[in-house]
Amino acid sequence: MIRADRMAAVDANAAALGIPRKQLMESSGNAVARVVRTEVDPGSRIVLVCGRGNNGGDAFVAARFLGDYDVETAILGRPAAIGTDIARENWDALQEADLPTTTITDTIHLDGLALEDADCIVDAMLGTGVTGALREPEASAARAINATDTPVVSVDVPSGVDADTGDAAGVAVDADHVVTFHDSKPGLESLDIPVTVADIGIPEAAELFVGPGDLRGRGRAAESHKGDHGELLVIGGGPYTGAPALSAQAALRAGADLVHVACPASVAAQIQSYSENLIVHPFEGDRFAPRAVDTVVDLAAEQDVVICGPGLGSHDETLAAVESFLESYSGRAVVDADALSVVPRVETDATLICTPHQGELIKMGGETDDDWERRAELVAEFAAEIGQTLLVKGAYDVIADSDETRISRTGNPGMTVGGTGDVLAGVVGSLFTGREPRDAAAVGAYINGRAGDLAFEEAGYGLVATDLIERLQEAFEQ
Ligand SMILES: NC(=O)C1=CN([C@@H]2O[C@H](COP(=O)(O)OP(=O)(O)OC[C@H]3O[C@@H](n4cnc5c(N)ncnc54)[C@H](O)[C@@H]3O)[C@@H](O)[C@H]2O)[C@H](O)CC1
Ligand SMILES: [K+]
Repeated sequence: MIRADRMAAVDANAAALGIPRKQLMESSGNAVARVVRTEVDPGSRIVLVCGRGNNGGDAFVAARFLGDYDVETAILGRPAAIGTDIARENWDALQEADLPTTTITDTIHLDGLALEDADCIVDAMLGTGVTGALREPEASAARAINATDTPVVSVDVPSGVDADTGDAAGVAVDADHVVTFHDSKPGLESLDIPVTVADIGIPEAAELFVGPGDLRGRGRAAESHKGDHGELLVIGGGPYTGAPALSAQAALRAGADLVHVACPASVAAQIQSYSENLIVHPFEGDRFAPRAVDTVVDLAAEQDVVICGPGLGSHDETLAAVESFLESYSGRAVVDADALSVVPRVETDATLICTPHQGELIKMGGETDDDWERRAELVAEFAAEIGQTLLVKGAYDVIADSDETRISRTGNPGMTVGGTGDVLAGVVGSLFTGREPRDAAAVGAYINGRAGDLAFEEAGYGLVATDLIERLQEAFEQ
């Protein structure tokens, strides 16, 4: 089962793996033709009613695989309005091949298709690209199709139906059979008609490995204003001061609008000295301790996401403070470094992303393995056990929650230098302000690794954590 936005991401990941969309369309069209063959015999009259997007494109391909049928390919609207290059190329191929096509620019031309005399209709007007109720001429075409008792094969989803919900905002095609691609769609389950799920050659890697498709949805809304792209609080510092500053600066570079740092008064000036962009909130003492928890809980309540851990150290009273904080906090938090050991034993309503390296995973009570596939299984089991999202750093980063697992393959051995984990926590925290936990962790791992790869290109094994921060924006652009 796959939702439309995830399908689009997988589609883009497949392209990045070297399987271009046009190849996927060829496989989709072939699958449509195969289903038509199960419905009607060669020589039968098939009318393909096509839209101007890739759903129509699938049918332009199918027409080439039905040469032994009497096929008519009808496009609704002007071919010049075809919206994608791969659909247009397949339309053009039909013209070059002198295969019969018709252009329907007005609903009165629909009668000319004699749909009631066809032996099979292929509904390729709209698939996952539908927005709202069908407009003209698709609405009239849907009614004309429904008015016949000709068998209808719908491409990907009956036109007018929302692939995720199965609902239709307006008129929708009554399909007798749906051919959908790669995986079933949630909205198809509720329709009581046969659904063929066609494999179109998208490898599992396009879903398992984080890729460019996973970066979608990061666009900034034009009317956004300060604070729309996330406010975060880093709870860190004490024995160490670099770590919280790295996490905070990374969060800013990854797109957060405002980043606060709650830290012991003893290191506040030092942390502020790293960047004037950090809003530092000192609490008394030289380490995070239970007496500072109430102040920090109040600060955290005003933020979208908390990053708890960088540089806190592992003193007993600090871990007690972390435990007490998590017991009182019910928002979103990234937990990193020494604070991680608290997570398996704390009762919390917070939604956590834990970012251990493999040693910290063991300290948390988890298990690891050098073989990444075995490690992925172990991490998924532990994530389900603790009921939180895990991002376990390694040559292959493993991201898992109780539902799904992702692997990020970016990054390089130069990144074992100190501080890259703090940068990762900041990147994940920034993404967590606008994404679900697994997605924030997967994209964060991917981007951090890409920044590390860009840094490695220039500095080799001499790369340092701040090199990653400087390359985060470029890493998003890749
Ligand atoms: N994702 C994959 O792996 C593959 C998907 N394939 C096929 O591609 C379509 C999705 O194509 P897309 O171009 O994104 O959108 P559509 O063709 O579904 O529709 C866009 C088209 O429709 C117009 N439109 C939108 N809403 C309405 C409306 N309410 N009324 C009228 N017209 C509307 C819009 O203007 C565009 O022109 C997917 O379903 C698959 O069939 C690939 O071919 C194979 C791999
Ligand atoms: K369709």
